[in-house]
Amino acid sequence: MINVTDSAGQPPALHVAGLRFAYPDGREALRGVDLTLAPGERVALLGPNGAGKTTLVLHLNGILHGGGGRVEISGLPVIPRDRAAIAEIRRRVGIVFQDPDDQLFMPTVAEDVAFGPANLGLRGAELDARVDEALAAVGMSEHRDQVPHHLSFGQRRRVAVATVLAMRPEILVLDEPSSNLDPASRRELAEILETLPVTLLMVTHDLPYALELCPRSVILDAGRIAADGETTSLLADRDLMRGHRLELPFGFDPIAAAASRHP
Ligand SMILES: Nc1ncnc2c1ncn2[C@@H]1O[C@H](COP(=O)(O)OP(=O)(O)OP(=O)(O)O)[C@@H](O)[C@H]1O
Repeated sequence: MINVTDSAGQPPALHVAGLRFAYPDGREALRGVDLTLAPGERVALLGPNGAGKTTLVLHLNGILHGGGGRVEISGLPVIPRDRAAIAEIRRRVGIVFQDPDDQLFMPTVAEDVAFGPANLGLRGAELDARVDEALAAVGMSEHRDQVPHHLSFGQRRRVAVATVLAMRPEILVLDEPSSNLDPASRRELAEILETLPVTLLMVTHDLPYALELCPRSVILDAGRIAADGETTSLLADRDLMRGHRLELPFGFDPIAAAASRHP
């Protein structure tokens, strides 16, 4: 046990220490990553293609492991050989993958959202309440009996978020949540994500979206944390951004955008 706590004695929502990982072909994807998230924080994980972002995310619930270092979720170590611990970790860490169709496979929206909690043993009214709560959180209650694949892409992404929320995770990890969304769907999803009572880690190449949602950002490059700080300051540092192949949209001014959001 690492025993990292805040002043109130509460463990961090996420604590990663010295995490290393190489794929079987020998490619080193993580070279000693340290990252701590406080409960309720919203943090963007930025970095160029191939930086190791997905590899890091796949360590948070034990899908990848074995390279060295430690991961703890609210003080509980992620130990892949301990099946009971991994079941609890997978309940605590909900990952929404980039393609919603990877997470939707049941005949109706409600059945997709019920799938996870039903696997936890929930039944009847308790299960229905979970489904209602998760669909309401993403504004999709009226679509509960629809076939997921008849929904728009933006609606399918929201249902994918609901399938994870139905597990009442402590940490919600989102891989490129704004990709392929039109401006209205993008804004609606941001409004939903902002109100969720979870710790949020968002992997994104959409820097304005990171600024909109996440007060803090972390830049991962070549398997190492290259910067960790206030999103506005990181995005405003042109040399830092250029040095890690991160590009703001033409004419986008992070300081002005942050000021207009929080005047
Ligand atoms: N299954 C795999 N086998 C071998 N190497 C891999 C595998 N998956 C990823 N890698 C390599 O590990 C490194 C990190 O990849 P990863 O997918 O974690 O990066 P990423 O930051 O998520 O990139 P992107 O922004 O493109 O999604 C890259 O060099 C990649 O080529």
